[in-house]
Amino acid sequence: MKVNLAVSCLVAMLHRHVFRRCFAWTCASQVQMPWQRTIHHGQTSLCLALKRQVSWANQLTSMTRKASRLGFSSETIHPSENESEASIIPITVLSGFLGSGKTTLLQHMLNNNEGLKIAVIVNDVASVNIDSKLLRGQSTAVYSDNNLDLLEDDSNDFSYAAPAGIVELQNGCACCSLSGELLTSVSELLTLSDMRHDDEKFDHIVVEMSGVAEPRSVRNIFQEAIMYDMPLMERVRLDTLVTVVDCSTYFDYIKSSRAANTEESPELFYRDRDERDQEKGKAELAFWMEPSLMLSDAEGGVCDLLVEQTEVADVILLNKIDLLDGKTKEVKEIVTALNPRAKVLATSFGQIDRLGEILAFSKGNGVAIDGVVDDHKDFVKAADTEDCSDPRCTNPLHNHDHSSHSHHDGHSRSGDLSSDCNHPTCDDHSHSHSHESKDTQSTATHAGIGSFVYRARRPFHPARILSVIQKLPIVRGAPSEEAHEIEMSEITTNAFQQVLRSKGFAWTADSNVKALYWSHAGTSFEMQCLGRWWSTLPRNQWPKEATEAIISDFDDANHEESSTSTTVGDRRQEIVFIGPGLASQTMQKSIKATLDSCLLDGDEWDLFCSKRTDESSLASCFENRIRTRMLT
Ligand SMILES: Nc1nc2c(ncn2[C@@H]2O[C@H](COP(=O)(O)OP(=O)(O)OP(=O)(O)O)[C@@H](O)[C@H]2O)c(=O)[nH]1
Repeated sequence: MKVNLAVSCLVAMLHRHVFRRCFAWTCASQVQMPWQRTIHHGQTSLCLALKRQVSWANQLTSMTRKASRLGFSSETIHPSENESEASIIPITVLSGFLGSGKTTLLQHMLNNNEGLKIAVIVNDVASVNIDSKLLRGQSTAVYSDNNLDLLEDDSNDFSYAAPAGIVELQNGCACCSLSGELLTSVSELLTLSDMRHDDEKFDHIVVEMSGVAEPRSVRNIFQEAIMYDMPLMERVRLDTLVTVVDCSTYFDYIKSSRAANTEESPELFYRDRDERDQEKGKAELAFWMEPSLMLSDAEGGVCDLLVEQTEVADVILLNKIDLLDGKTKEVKEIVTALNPRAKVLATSFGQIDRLGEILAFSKGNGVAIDGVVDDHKDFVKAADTEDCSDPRCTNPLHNHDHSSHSHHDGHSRSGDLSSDCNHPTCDDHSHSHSHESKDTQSTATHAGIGSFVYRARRPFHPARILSVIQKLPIVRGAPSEEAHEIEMSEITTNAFQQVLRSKGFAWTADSNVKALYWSHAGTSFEMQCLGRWWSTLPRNQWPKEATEAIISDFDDANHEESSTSTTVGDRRQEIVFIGPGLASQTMQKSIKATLDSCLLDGDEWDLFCSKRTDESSLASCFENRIRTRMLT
């Protein structure tokens, strides 16, 4: 077996450099692919996202569930090909902030491999890949350029199980500077697997990302590989995204205002002072240390990264529970509010019960095939189905089962505040029912994390909405100069300060065309431009398969873009707010009322309508100082 492996490795090594060159060339030649030109020419990236969905739908049989949600007809999906499906190697990506316990989890998985052949790719942003060394130290079956000597080394007394194969990606982040290398590494492992006997082939590939990696970018890498018909993607599938959370620091980091860079937070990047001093001298590190390369924008913070890692995951491991004094439920509450789709497991030292809780968990139906629009739709759906305590509410989407006493106003999901009930019809005498005072008291008394969706079909006045954005607990991303002040009560100001995460579609009056995406996480705010509203494009330019999904966002399915139209199509405010106490109707109402006051009033709307076909007029009438970034 060892001889086999050695031969495999040698051949794979020969392929390695050739393949890398070919792949680099392929990537370079794709820089000007038509879809990218489309974006440059003002088309919509939302359109791109949905085009991708169509492309994926035709290539991935497992997309049926998501595809139907997006309006794809079943005819557009090829029937499942079981034989080829069986030979596809599922990939699990482990993300999680620096030091959260990814390597520890991986070690646990290798030690308890249940007979599965697990190959691993380990990414470390530092020039020395410590994690791979840790894993490599357990293995005689190591594949690496400079460690072939280990292959025949019988003298190692290893107390751990070995990864079936290992490739290291170091000195950069696999989601950005080493993105090309990631697929190359997968391909190398595949070559290695192909050269093995049937019973030695890899069953799974696990990628341990660096602590500063953004899972959304990793997902994009694989989705683009599918879009470009890379043959590799017929053999592997990005299946499950796992995020490891360090429970003991999560609260502090998510509320922290610090940036994720080596200057402001050196302790996040270096294990000790020596390492920091050593790395500092190396010129090449300046490349990955650039915050703009590590995060999607130069203004990114630790909280953005943590929120993204939490949101884009099928499984979230609440690790290091041994360091918490029974506060696991609070962390779970916040994590569940940020990602209602994920399965949440509590672990200590990454000790999961079964590998099936992580490996191939999503069976091709997880967040790996989603895009930013799907992410948003899932959140809106989750917020819409929140348990509702309003006795007059007739929204059929809401859960009105008071008997569960789970999430409704005044009840903490953690159960810590189970005696504080402000449900007006509750007759449980064990509950405190000082309803009036509860909502008007400090919001800090509401430990429960709540979420709700703000919706409107009129544009925001840019100056007024800026003054509201400035009330969020943010320190970066919005202009700090004084905006038009709007009146706000103390309760409302407090309510905005409680918002931990807000995101969704936004429409500002400086444009009748631009579809904006509002994204606030912890202390950072960003407004991104998704592209055009679908309404602005003739229907024959819409992807046919996505028509139903697009129309579902219209205020009127028969909307026309005429100057006399009273409907607005898919232009809308659809923003999800998440934060402690936001299950409270009072909190929600005060936020809603304030946002309503930022919408154009009657006269402003008339002015907007008179100029709506002239973008430059709108931009000068309704000056917008909120910087927007093109979402690519
Ligand atoms: N107390 C405690 N310590 C843990 C737990 N899991 C991991 N650790 C420790 O936390 C430290 C970091 O763990 P790693 O597994 O290296 O974390 P990582 O996410 O791979 O770190 P990076 O590669 O730097 O991002 C190590 O000292 C682990 O022993 C846990 O559940 N409880």
